Amino acid sequence: MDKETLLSCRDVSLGYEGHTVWEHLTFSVHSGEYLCIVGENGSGKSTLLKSLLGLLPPLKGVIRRSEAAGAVGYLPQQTQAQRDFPATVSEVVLSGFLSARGRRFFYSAAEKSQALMHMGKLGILELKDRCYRELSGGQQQRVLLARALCAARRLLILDEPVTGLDPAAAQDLYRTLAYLNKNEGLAIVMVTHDLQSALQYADTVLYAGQGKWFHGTTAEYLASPYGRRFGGERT
Ligand SMILES: Nc1ncnc2c1ncn2[C@@H]1O[C@H](COP(=O)(O)OP(=O)(O)OP(=O)(O)O)[C@@H](O)[C@H]1O
Repeated sequence: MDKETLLSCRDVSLGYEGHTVWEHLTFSVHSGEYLCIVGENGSGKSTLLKSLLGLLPPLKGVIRRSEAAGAVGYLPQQTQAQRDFPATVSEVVLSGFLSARGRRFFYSAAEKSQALMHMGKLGILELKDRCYRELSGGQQQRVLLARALCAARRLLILDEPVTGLDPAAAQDLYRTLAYLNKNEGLAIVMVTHDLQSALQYADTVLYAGQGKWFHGTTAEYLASPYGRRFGGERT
């Protein structure tokens, strides 16, 4: 498999005015990679995602997204207001093309057919005319994933995608992500508190501690002091 670098951080410091959260952070995400970002509450995972998405400039260093990466698909944590969004499933999924649509008034036929294809792939085609806010949490996450797929070329970024889902729905979502990663070659960067599943599916782990971090393969993480402590409940 082609292992192009899609995203890289080189000696990056991240944080807010007067408050550095990450220091000397260096890691890359390659095509087809599945990276999980794990760590305690307040350790900086969301800060990192904001910076990877270009919403928060680094305090120091450079974050590069390669041209090959193209547009990123993003599945954010949902707020209550977003759960109540009064739109149909099709409208929510198609909104993944908003930035590609630019000033065009309508979505193209190709965009509409791609949206249908993504809904089919995620098993939500029969929900396409339903109101988004009337769906279950698991169905809503699939809709948001289909929306992210409309935007994504080669990279999906997900912020705690299984929060609020029951164990069966969470496992379904993980299997779908694994399918997209292995069969469609999408690189995945996922923040999660669900360490068991992260370790089951991830190729690489980025651990955020208070002022410390570790990046390596899943096996390297498990053998590290961070992995032995943080993943202790598995053994
Ligand atoms: N907008 C902000 N301005 C200043 N400090 C912030 C801001 N957002 C977060 N922080 C601080 O940055 C640190 C990291 O927060 P962040 O939300 O990135 O952690 P997290 O690992 O995502 O936490 P959680 O697991 O609870 O979601 C915390 O000390 C937090 O208080």
